[in-house]
Amino acid sequence: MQRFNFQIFQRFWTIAKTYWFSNEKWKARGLLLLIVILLLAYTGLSVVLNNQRGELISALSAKNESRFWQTVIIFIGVLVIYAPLLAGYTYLRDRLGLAWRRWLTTDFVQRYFADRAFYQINQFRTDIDNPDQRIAEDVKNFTQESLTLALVLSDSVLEIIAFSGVLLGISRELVLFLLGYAIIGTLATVGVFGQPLVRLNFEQLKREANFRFSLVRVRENAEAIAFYQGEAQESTQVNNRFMAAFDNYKRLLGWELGLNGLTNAYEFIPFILPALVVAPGIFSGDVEVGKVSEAQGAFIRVFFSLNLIVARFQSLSAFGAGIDRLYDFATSLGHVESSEGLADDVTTQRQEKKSGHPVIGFEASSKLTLDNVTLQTPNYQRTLIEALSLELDAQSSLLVVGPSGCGKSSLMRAIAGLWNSGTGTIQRPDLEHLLFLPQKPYMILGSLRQQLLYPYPDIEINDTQLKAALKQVNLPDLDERFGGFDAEEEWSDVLSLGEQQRLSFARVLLHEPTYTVLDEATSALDRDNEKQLYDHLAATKTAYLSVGHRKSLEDYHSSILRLAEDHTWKLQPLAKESGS
Ligand SMILES: Nc1ncnc2c1ncn2[C@@H]1O[C@H](COP(=O)(O)OP(=O)(O)OP(=O)(O)O)[C@@H](O)[C@H]1O
Repeated sequence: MQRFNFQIFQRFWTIAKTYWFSNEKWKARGLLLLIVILLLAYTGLSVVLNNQRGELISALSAKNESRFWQTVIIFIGVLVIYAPLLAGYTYLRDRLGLAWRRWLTTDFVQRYFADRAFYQINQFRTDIDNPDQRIAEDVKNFTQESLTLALVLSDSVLEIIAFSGVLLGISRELVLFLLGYAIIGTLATVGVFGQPLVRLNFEQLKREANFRFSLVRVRENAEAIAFYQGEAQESTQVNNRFMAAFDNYKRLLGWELGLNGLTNAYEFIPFILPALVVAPGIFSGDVEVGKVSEAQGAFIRVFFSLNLIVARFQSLSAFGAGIDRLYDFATSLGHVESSEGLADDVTTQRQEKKSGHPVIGFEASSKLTLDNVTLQTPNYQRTLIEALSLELDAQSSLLVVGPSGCGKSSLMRAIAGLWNSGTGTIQRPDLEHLLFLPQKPYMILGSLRQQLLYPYPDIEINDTQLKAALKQVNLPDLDERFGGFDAEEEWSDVLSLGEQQRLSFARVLLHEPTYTVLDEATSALDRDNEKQLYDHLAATKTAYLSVGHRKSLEDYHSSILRLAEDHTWKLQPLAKESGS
């Protein structure tokens, strides 16, 4: 990580080629070709402009009026084409950058949500910090900077070719001197500043993202923090994270100061050298005065083109750091094959093949069955449940109880396929036939209708059915309270925890999945509400499995699984009272 060497080009290309060889490749390449043509025209015109500038001065010093006006007319003519050409070039470059960003962002988002990679990364991959920033910021910088740099580089090569010709016509020594000077300058800059600047820029991106994230956390947990009066601690946290970014930036500025000192001294030379070389010719009357201006113009162009790496070193090193972040992220998502032979992919299916640890097997079946399942924590450090076997028939119900921390929620995670450390086999229908209500109710951003239909927004359910479901969960006028099913609110803020649990419950009643898994899904409700919900649930076709501590829950289930701290378990039938 954080190197500035050949590897960075390899990493750059690994990410870049996904777009340039994608289904959009012809559009992208066509646009690039157009941009390069504009660039060629622009460079050609620059040569003419530079030449005419010299002509103008020579005409003036020779007091040749007709030559002067002729030059002015050519000058204006060239400018008329030059200005829109340059604007068009910038516009197309940015459009291409935007198209590339759209493609790459869509691709990253799709992979982030495929195979539940977002869960794996956020839970288990501490080295991939702030994936949100990588998708939002790093992709943007990558696409914009790649194009800008590639075109600046092409522009430089063209300018070197075009203006070296001009310069060679004036003085060969100037060209040779320039070449040597630029090579030494570039090597010195990369050698001294490369490593530290990439490292500091990498660190800066991470610290800025950490700082922003600490503020987002406050926004999301505003009420809890306000109740705890945790302002002092929170503001210290936020400040600390800001100071971490600040300190790093200060170090970065220190290195930049050194870099700028070097480049400024280094870039001073083109302003004086051409005059020194051309002056004897002017004194002897062999060369016109305008040649000094022309030589200087050409010299500066060639010099800054050769000097590209030195002059843009700060942005290049920031770009290099961004490439590293994106590359690590892309390999962890299986977006690109790691060119360094690292087995990095987070998705479970691919993980199994790589790690030597045993994993719980999954088989498709119409019935939920656990066969000899031993469940461990993801890092295999602790065994939670040992050799569990059970079957849950259609329309039956199971309550899972046990002391806090014994692994009840983890068992649900295993059924969902989120955790797979352990042995044994789980047979179950496809995940679309199971609905999980997690311990913390989850409210999506959007309308009340979207809230109720989550996570299958496309199913055919009319407002009357929605209304009926609200009634069943004892929220009969929720839609009226907020102005209909299309009202959008910050639902997790405006609804009480119990209301959120009831709303989540309505999802089950609307979707009627084959199996429902409820993890303390009614913990915030009073007994009457709880009974009402379970009665409605029992009346549906769905088989359900609940986790909960309350004794009253036993009334609504046909069997009970008791988990114990010593990893043992006991399965017993219950005399179900309600809903039957
Ligand atoms: N990502 C993780 N890595 C390692 N251990 C974990 C992880 N998440 C949870 N655990 C541990 O696994 C154990 C079981 O957790 P689980 O959430 O299943 O408990 P639970 O029985 O549902 O408890 P509660 O009744 O308090 O909700 C706990 O000791 C917990 O600390």
